[in-house]
Amino acid sequence: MIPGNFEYHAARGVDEALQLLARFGDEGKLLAGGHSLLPMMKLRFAEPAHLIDLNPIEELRGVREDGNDLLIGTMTTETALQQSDLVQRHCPVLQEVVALIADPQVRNRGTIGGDALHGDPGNDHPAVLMALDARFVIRGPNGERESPANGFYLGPYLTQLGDNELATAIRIPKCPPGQGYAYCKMKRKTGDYATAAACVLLTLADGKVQSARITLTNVGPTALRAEDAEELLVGQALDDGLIEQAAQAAMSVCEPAEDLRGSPDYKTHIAGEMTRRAIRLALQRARG
Ligand SMILES: Cc1cc2nc3c(=O)[nH]c(=O)nc-3n(C[C@H](O)[C@H](O)[C@H](O)COP(=O)(O)OP(=O)(O)OC[C@H]3O[C@@H](n4cnc5c(N)ncnc54)[C@H](O)[C@@H]3O)c2cc1C
Repeated sequence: MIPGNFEYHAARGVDEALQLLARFGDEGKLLAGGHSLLPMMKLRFAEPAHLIDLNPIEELRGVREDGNDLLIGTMTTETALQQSDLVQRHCPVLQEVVALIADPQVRNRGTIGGDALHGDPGNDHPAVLMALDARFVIRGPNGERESPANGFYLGPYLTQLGDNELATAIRIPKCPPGQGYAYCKMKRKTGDYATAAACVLLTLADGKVQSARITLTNVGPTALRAEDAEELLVGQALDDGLIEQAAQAAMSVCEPAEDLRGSPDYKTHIAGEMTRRAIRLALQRARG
């Protein structure tokens, strides 16, 4: 459980971090909170020769408003998100998910960027950012670009982020007033990753569902969006039968792998139950 040898580089700005990435190529790795990267290095699943620490770069931290969006620096810790009035006001589902991630020690160091960019299908932020229509603000040798969270995840630990790029911020449209939200997560114990989890966002008009988003954590090679389940709900007044149909549709997109958390059948079953619970809770909140 001891990592291989590496050289440590404290980046003083985004430009310097990009220069170091370009210089070290495959041998360089960005360091955020270290709570995913360092365990992988201890297990020798990752053996970077150079660690480029983003912690000194203050401009990568914090939450601010930018028109109709929240702009969250990638180095913002989970604890800072929990304590942010802006997040509470404009994106409460983010605080719901953060409270279910790991434990206070991990949340004090772990960052939203590290969690969302790692590409671990067990991490909780990707599904929520997909439901929120978030976009990653990415800097690289060719300047700045934005990449939507939907479509960003290609496979386990594989994303649309290029080797010489880093993400500076996450842009999240402010949630509309009255939007119902829920993140329901089943875990074996506090501090564990999800056996399965579901994020639901919905708005109502005249008692019927106007818009719906349903995404799932840890039941596939990436976070998953259950579009058929969403379509079933839109334009309808929700009842138990419809909620059951949506849960079944969400289960049909699951393709979990067997591991210590259970068999594929069990995890799929749990994803269905998390979807039912999240729809009911989001509906209750949307009704006010
Ligand atoms: C005991 C334990 C329990 C946990 N439980 C959960 C859980 O229930 N749910 C959950 O979601 N997570 C969980 N985690 C993971 C935790 O949330 C990590 O902190 C998180 O996955 C990574 O964030 P980090 O800031 O520590 O990133 P790091 O570990 O430093 O980096 C992770 C990866 O992201 C890359 N990266 C980081 N920042 C950038 C950037 N700005 N641009 C480009 N690439 C970047 C790094 O190069 C690295 O590849 C747990 C971790 C531990 C140790």
